[in-house]
Amino acid sequence: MNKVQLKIINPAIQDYLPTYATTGSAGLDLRACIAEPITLAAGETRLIPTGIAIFLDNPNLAAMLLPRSGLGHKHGIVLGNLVGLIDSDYQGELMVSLWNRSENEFTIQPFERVAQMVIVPVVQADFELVNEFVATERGVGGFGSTGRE
Ligand SMILES: O=c1ccn([C@H]2C[C@H](O)[C@@H](COP(=O)(O)OP(=O)(O)OP(=O)(O)O)O2)c(=O)[nH]1
Repeated sequence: MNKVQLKIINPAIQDYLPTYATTGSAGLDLRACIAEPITLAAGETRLIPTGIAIFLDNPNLAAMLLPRSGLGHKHGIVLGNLVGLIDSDYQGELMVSLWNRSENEFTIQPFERVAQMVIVPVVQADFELVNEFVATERGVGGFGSTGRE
């Protein structure tokens, strides 16, 4: 288990700190730390505070904010940035960009679970500038170049 520091930014979130729901959970649900319901009009995007901050403190880790399947599939509530990427040196409040891509308004209730966060390993590459790459079987072929089968 990796240790990750968690800080409460808004005391209102005290009783709703993120935890893994099951031993096999990949993500932790993040909740809207809001005092009043927020209604997202069709097509609207709003930045929603979570009331917490994390400090990964390790360049080989990052956190990704992803939509929750239920909200996305049933209600069209996904993320305005599609995926939120949290840097290992970021110490500010985790913010969720919520996008209502549906044609109906949707109301977010205080402390509703609005997104999930996955901690992922990261490799920081040491880029070496070259003129030519060593040849490979694929070469520059992409975007279906190997056929459908
Ligand atoms: O959904 C998100 C995405 C980002 N962040 C925070 C953590 C991240 O480390 C920081 C910067 O994010 P990013 O690098 O994606 O933003 P940027 O638009 O490139 O701005 P910056 O110049 O601050 O890097 O904002 C969030 O709280 N939620």
